[in-house]
Amino acid sequence: MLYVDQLHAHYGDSHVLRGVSLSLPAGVSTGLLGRNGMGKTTLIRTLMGYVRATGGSLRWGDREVTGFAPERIARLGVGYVPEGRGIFANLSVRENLVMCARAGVGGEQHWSLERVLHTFPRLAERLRHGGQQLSGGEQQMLAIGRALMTNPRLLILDEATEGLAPLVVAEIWRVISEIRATGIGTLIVDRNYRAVLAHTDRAVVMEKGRIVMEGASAELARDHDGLARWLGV
Ligand SMILES: Nc1ncnc2c1ncn2[C@@H]1O[C@H](COP(=O)(O)OP(=O)(O)OP(=O)(O)O)[C@@H](O)[C@H]1O
Repeated sequence: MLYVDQLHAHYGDSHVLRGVSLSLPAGVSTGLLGRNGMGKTTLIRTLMGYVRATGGSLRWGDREVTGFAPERIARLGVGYVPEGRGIFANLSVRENLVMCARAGVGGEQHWSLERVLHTFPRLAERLRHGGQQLSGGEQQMLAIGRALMTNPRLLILDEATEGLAPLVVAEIWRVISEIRATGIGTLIVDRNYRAVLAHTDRAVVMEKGRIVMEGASAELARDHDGLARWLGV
């Protein structure tokens, strides 16, 4: 589905992505691990078109999509839940969900408002609440629900559990499992590497803008030396 070949990105003189190659095939769940500041969010923002690639290419199926603006990337069928959530605080839960609704690229309408509310019962209870009245966990659920309303083929989650209470974190992982089971491909960044490896098919580890480890998540979970070396765990 989305193929990244030798991607480079800079912030001014700072060379942050240094030749990242990554395949995100349809229906596959991929974990993206790495210590703070290694370039995970920058990789995601470059895939989404928010950061300009200074080298390398992006391909969606057979189509070259390097340099596409975020709106065009989203319309290919990529849902993005950014770090910090980014919901509309002045709109109600319902409005946040409905304003993003659209059929998938192939006309799929799997994720209706009803289905999203079924997946997130807490949102169903707070449909008329404003975004600013929600707890952190509810805001995160709303951000994920909103991305699902676009019927994506690939869903990118950046630090979806950050700062949330353990019960809410468990709820978010439950939903991630449910999304995975529907066959949507995912790219997941989370500080809890164990949870990432338990909820993904494959994973990659970034170090200073490069991928230094990759493989089946179950195998990476057993590679204690590699994890100690690259994640410091
Ligand atoms: N807007 C920016 N301008 C300049 N430098 C930036 C910017 N955003 C990130 N950086 C730098 O780029 C590098 C990679 O940051 P990035 O946020 O991609 O890492 P990360 O792996 O996602 O880390 P974290 O888990 O802390 O978010 C870091 O050195 C960071 O300081």
